[in-house]
Amino acid sequence: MEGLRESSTTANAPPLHTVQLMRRVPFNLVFALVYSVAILALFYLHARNLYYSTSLVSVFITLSLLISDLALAFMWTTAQALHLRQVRRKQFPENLNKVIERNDYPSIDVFICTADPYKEPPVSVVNTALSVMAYDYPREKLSVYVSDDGGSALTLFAFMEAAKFASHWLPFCSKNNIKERNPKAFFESNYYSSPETEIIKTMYECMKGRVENVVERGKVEDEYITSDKEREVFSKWTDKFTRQNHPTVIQVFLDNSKDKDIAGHHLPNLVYLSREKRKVCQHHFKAGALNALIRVSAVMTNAPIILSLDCDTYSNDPQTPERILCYFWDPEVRATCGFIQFPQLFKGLNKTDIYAGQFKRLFQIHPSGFDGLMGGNFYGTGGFFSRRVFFGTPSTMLTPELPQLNPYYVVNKPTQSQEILALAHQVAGCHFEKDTDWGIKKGFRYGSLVEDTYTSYRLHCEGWRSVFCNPERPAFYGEAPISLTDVMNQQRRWVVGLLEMVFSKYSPLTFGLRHNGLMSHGYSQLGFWAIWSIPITIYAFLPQLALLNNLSIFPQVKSPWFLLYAFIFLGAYIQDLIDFVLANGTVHMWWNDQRMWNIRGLSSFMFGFVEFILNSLGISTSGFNVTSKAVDDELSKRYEQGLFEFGVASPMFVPLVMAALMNLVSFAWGLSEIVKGGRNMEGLAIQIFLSAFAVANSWPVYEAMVLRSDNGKMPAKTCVIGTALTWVIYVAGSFILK
Ligand SMILES: O=c1ccn([C@@H]2O[C@H](COP(=O)(O)OP(=O)(O)O[C@H]3O[C@H](CO)[C@@H](O)[C@H](O)[C@H]3O)[C@@H](O)[C@H]2O)c(=O)[nH]1
Ligand SMILES: [Mn+2]
Repeated sequence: MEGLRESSTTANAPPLHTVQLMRRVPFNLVFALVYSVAILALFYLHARNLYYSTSLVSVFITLSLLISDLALAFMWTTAQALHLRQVRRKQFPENLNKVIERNDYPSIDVFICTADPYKEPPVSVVNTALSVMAYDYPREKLSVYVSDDGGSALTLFAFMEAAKFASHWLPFCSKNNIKERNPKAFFESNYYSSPETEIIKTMYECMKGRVENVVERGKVEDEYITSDKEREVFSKWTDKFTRQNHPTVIQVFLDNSKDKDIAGHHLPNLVYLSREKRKVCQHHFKAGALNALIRVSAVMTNAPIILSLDCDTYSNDPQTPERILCYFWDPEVRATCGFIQFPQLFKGLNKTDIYAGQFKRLFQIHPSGFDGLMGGNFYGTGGFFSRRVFFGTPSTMLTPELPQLNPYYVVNKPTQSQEILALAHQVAGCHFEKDTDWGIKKGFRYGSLVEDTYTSYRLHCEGWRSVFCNPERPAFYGEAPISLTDVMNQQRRWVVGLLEMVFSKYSPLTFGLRHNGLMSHGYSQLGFWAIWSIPITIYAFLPQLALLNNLSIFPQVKSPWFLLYAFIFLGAYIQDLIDFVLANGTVHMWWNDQRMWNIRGLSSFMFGFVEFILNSLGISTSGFNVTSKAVDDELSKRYEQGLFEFGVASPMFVPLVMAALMNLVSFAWGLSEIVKGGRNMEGLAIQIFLSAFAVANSWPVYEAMVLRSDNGKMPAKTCVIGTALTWVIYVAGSFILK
């Protein structure tokens, strides 16, 4: 099969990796064919209804259903591209020693981004850093760069402490062959307790206490500073230093050429960077931070491999770098492989994952579909890049502004030499990118709030391939938001970013199609998430309003068209369920997942859609609103119990209240008609079913509106506004539909 290599490397060497088409692919194909016939039949029905429409009302209703079904059909079609060549990969790191000596391993630069010490507690960022610093990899080949867009002395202090703790933690991990190298995760696990472990634990607790204390007080008090050298580090935080306006701060906390751990082994480099920020300069959020990291790391270490991590994504497997070498060490793969992405997996989700925070389709199911085409896309964190990918297409390399930024340049001066530090400051400066093609053709691409998806899309268009690597032991774990407001704000940001991608001049519908048809379908499936809000909203209100006015808008139960509707609905839902369960999901999680799909459609997708339109008209602008990773005990408790967290009034809750009420009323009305033996029951069956389905989905909303008294209940204001608006559309609907 073209494009799919059965195995790798030279003929006699043992394989480093394999790839296989999944067994379900032929079934997917057959089902897709049958289903497309059903979709065509449905459009025939709509066209016929439109043609025979006799009144304005029926034209309006048919058109609404037609538009909804067009949106659904479009999303279904694009999704098929991701069902056609789903693959499963395996790696054999155990064969690595037959083709490469440990001494010859390539260097790796790890990037960790953080942006706000209050939303992203520095202790957690430190834990993430420690987990990768402790990789089973030659330490002198490992560098960890932390980018702090919050420009916070608190975060800097945390890393000063981390550097000291690392010299105990790293040898402890390797000596005891520990798998959980994030200290927090380790001490929360079922570890074997020994005097040594208890000492390390006390050290960890001490470090954590100091960092938390500093964060709580909001400043680094003198008592925490132990030397003049340390004091000097903080001297940059003058009164004029603010988050949006400050010079570059670069601090090398550990230097792998000099610093040793308590067992006398090398420690990896640990570098803190807060790039220059000026109000007059655009900083491009995370994409800008990553590009600054690419340049600063180039000047200091220039490793050919880069791992990009969010501050909450810690390593769960110390062997991960060796696993990716199975690809990067394969010459055939290396020539065109731009990056290797691991799935985003999360710790701390509740039992049934009420907010569908796993995003199984996005992070686990679809990537294997992309992977059979050109490769999984980048998800912002847990991606290993070849440095070369940021400098042009596989065949033509773009020359950087300075020779030292060239991905093949060999750094020949010590990291902390004057010259290197001066150059690092220069490339981290906010004017450096002016009149260059950083963000346009080089590095992470600007112009979309989902810099990850957008960048990988552009790289795939350039001809780079990638790999989706999904080993049995998860390589990384991250955190998902646990309050509904956070969930929705995150989703809204994503939708705005995705729309920025699909309406750019590089849209997958135009530019993308010319470069790679099937991949572009996949990217459109992702990029057009927002349009789901159209059918979801129409199906949440229109059939119900019609039902309340005794107006049948779907086929009668006895009509053959009824079967078509049943097939389309059940077919989509059952296929989705099967995909979900095959990806290690449970039925209950799946139910919550489809509920969240509806909730997002009614709310965050819709708000994102509107926000994007307002941005395009120049009425507003969107920023990268960082998701909070701080824990609130009360909130965590409610989340553990599986309760939805509404709490603070938000306009995004209003459509949920409206849909919940509208469907409750229409369902109740439908039931009472059934009891009374109404005449038109056969014609209204689908509408009554839809109402019942929405009522079942709205359970958490009713619960939050009437049954709960805790702080996470639905705010009274939202209930009142939602009820009033439901009443308004009911009256308006009755007026029109009568
Ligand atoms: O100006 C900024 C804003 C954010 N970040 C960092 O970006 C990361 C992701 O931010 P988060 O608030 O956690 O966003 P999520 O929506 O959870 O992140 C997902 O979506 C983002 C795109 O919207 C990707 O960048 C992320 O990698 C991906 O995990 C965090 O480490 C932040 O510190 C910055 O460095 N600078
Ligand atoms: Mn995140």
